[in-house]
Amino acid sequence: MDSKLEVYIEGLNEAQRAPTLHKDGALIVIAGAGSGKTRVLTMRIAYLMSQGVDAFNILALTFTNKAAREMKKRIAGIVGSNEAKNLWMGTFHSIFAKILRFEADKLGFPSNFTIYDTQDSQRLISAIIKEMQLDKDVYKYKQIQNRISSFKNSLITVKAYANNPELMEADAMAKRPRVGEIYAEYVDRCFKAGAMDFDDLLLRTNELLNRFPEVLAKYQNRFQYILVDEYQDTNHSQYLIVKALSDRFQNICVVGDDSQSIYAFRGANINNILNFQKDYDNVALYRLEQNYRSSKNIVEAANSVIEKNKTRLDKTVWTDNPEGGQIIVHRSPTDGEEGRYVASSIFENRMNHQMMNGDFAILYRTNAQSRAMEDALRKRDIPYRIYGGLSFYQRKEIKDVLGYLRLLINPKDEEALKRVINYPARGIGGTTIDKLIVAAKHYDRSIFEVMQKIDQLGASMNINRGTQTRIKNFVTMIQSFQIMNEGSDAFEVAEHVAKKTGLLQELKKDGTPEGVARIENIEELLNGMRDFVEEQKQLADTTGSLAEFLEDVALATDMDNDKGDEDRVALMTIHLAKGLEFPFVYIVGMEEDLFPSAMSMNTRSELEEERRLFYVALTRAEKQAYLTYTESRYRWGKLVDAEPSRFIEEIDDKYLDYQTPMNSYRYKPLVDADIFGDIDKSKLRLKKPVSGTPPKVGTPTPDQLRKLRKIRPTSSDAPMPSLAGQLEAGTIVEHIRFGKGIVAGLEGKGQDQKAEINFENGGLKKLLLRFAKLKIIE
Ligand SMILES: Nc1ncnc2c1ncn2[C@@H]1O[C@H](COP(=O)(O)OP(=O)(O)OP(=O)(O)O)[C@@H](O)[C@H]1O
Ligand SMILES: [Mg+2]
Repeated sequence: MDSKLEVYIEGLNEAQRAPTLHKDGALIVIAGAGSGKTRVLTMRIAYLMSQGVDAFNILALTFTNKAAREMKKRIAGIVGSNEAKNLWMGTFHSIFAKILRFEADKLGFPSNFTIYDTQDSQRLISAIIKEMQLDKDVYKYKQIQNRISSFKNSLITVKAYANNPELMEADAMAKRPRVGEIYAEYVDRCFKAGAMDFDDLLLRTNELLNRFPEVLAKYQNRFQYILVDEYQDTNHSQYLIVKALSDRFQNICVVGDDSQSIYAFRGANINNILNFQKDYDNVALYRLEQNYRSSKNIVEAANSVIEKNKTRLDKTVWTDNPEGGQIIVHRSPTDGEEGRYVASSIFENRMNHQMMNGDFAILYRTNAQSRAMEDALRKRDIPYRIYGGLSFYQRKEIKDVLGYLRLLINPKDEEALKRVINYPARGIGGTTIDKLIVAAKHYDRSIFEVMQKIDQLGASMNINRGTQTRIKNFVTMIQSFQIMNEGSDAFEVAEHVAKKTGLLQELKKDGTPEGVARIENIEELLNGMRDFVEEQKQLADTTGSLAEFLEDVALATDMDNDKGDEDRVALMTIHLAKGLEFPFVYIVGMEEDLFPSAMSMNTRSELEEERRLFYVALTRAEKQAYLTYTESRYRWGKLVDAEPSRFIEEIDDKYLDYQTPMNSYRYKPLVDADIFGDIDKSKLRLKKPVSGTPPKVGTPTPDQLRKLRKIRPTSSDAPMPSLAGQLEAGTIVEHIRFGKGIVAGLEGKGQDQKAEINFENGGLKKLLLRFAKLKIIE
C-alpha cells in the first residue's frame, strides 16, 4: 500500500478500518451520526484503487454533488488527481443523467435532452390544465405535479396508472378524475420537447436497464464496485437501479443510519436499509460506535432523544470528545426577539472563541422561518447565506439567459422557447404564441419546427407578414448561436448570447437599482461559467461545453452552488443539513406544531420521522448547540401562542441549560459556559504582549504572503503531530480553518501553551496549541 494511504488508514479506528479494507462482496455500515460513515466510504475508494481496482470501474452515489466533489478531491490527494479523474461520483440524478445522454436514442430521446426543473414541470402542468379547461382551484398544479412525481418514483407509468383502478378511484374520490389524462398529456409533451424532469432521470434509467439487457450488462460490467452514502434515504426507483447494477458483481457497499431517514415524505423507503441483508448474499454488517464530531453532552442528549423512537435498529454511539457545555435552551417573546438573540449570540461567540462566520449554522424546520433570522443578522452586519431558498439559478434574469442557452442546445425545449420568444419584446405576442402551440399539436411537431416553416405555414395560421418576418429573425438568431456553439466553450457562447439577444441592453435601459443588480447577477453567471470551463478541463478532462454546463446547472442542488470561498453563517432547513457539521448550531423555532410539524402528528410513524429530523439537527453540532423557541408566533397571518417543543422535554435535564425568560434581553455570553473546557477566560480578552519574542502584529508582510502561497495546501484529514517544542517564531503552520500562517510568538507552557499566529486568511490569532490542530509546514 502507498505510504500516504497507510497513514490515513492508520488514522481510522478499528471498527472503521474493517469495512474500509473489506474484500469483495456486499457490505453495509449502519452507524449513528458523526461516526465516520462518509469517511469510511472515501477511504474505501482510495483503498480499492490502491489494490488495483480501476477508477473507471467504481461508482459512488452521494447526497449532494458537492459532497461528491469533496470526496473526489480528498481521494485525489491520496492517489493522485489523474487517477481520481475517472471516478464516477455524484448524486443519483447527475450520474444517471449522464448515462441517459449516452443511451438516449434507445428511448427515443435526443442526447441533448433538456432537464426540466420543478418550475418548468409546474408551468407545463399549469398550461395543460388550462388547455383542458379544467377548474384550476380543483386541479391545483402544484398538487398535481406532486402526484405525478410520486407515480414516477414508484415506477407507475401512464399505462400502469390506467390499469390501476385503486389509483384512479383515489383521484376520482378527490374530485380530480382527470389526473390520468393530465399525466398522459404531460408525459407526451415532455417527450415531444425532448425533455426529462427530475423523476424521469430515475424512471427512464429503470426503463433503460429493464428493456435493454445489453445496456444493463454494459453498466454492470463497468461498475464493478458501487458505493452509496445516506442509503437510508433512497427511494424505490433508486433502490431498483442500485440493485440492477450491482447484481452481477455484488460488490456493493452502502452506509447509512436508519435514525437519520428523513425523506419518507418524498418516497424514501427506510426498508431499503432494513432489508439490505436479505437483498444480497453473504452480507457483511459493520457497526461504528465512536462519534468524532460532537461533545459528550451533544452525543448523549441526541441518544436520549432518538431512544424514544420505537422503530429503530439498536445502536450505540459514544464519544471520547470533551464534555462540552450543556445545550442552551432559550425562550423569546416573539420570533423577532428570537432572531436578535441568535444574532447577538453568534456575534459574542465569534468574538469570544475566535470563530469564523462559517462556523455557525442556523437550522429550521420550514423555510419561512429564515426571514426573522435574516433581519437580525443584517442588523448586526453578520454575513450569511441561505441555502434552499430561491437559488441563484432560479432568478428571473438568470433563467432568461439560460432559456436562450437551453433553446440553442435543444430547440424543441417548449418551456425555454415560451420563456424567451418575446423577451426582450420583439413583437411576437401571446396570440401568435397560442397559434404556434396549436399548429405544433396539429402537425405533431415542436413549436420551433413550426417556426422554421413559417413561410409556408404562416398564412394558414393567420399570422401576418410582419409577424412572420419577426419569427424568421428569431429562428435565424438561434441558429446563429448554434453555429457559434460548435467551436466555443460555454462561457464564450453565453457572453455572446447575453449581448446579442438584447438581454443586457434591456436591463441597462431599466436603470433602477434592481436592474443594476440583475446585470450583476448575469455577470456573476458568466464568471461562474468561466470557472466551470477551467475546472472542467482540470478535474474531469472535458472541454467545458455549454451542454455540460447546462447539465451541471440543471442538477445542482442548492448546496452545490456554494463555492465555499466566502465566510458566512449558514441558514438552511434541517433536511438540507444532512451530512454536514458546524461547531455552533442554533435550532430555532423549537415549538409544538412547528417542530414537530402540525402536519405530522397524525400517526406514530410521522412523529417518529420528525424525531429523526431533530436527531439529525442536533448531531450537526460539534461544540455547542442551542434550542430556541418563542412564546408567540405569527402563523397563517395570526399571532398564536406557542408551546415549547416536546423534543426539548425529551432531553434529560442534565444536558440542558435553561436560560430564564427575562434573560432574553440581557443574554449571557457563552464564554461562561466554557464550552471547550480549556479557555482561559481571564486571558482571552487581554491584549497584553506575549512573552518572549515580541509579537509581529498585523497581517503578514508581502514577502511572508508570497512564501505562504507557494506552499501547497494539504488535506485537513492528515493526522496532527504533537507540536510541543516544535514551534518558534517564524515557523510556518497550517490550521484547518484559518489556512496557512506564520508563528509570531509563544506564550505559556505545557498544556497551556498558546501561540500567536499571523494567518493568511484570518489575520492575527492567539490559539491554545492543545486544541488548535496545527500542522507544521516548514
Ligand atoms: N478516525 C477518525 N479520527 C478523527 N476524526 C474522524 C475519524 N473518523 C471520522 N472523523 C471525523 O468525524 C466527523 C464525522 O465523520 P463523518 O462525516 O464521516 O461521519 P458520518 O457518520 O458520515 O456522519 P453523518 O451521519 O452525519 O453523515 C468528520 O469531521 C470526520 O472527519
Ligand atoms: Mg455522512
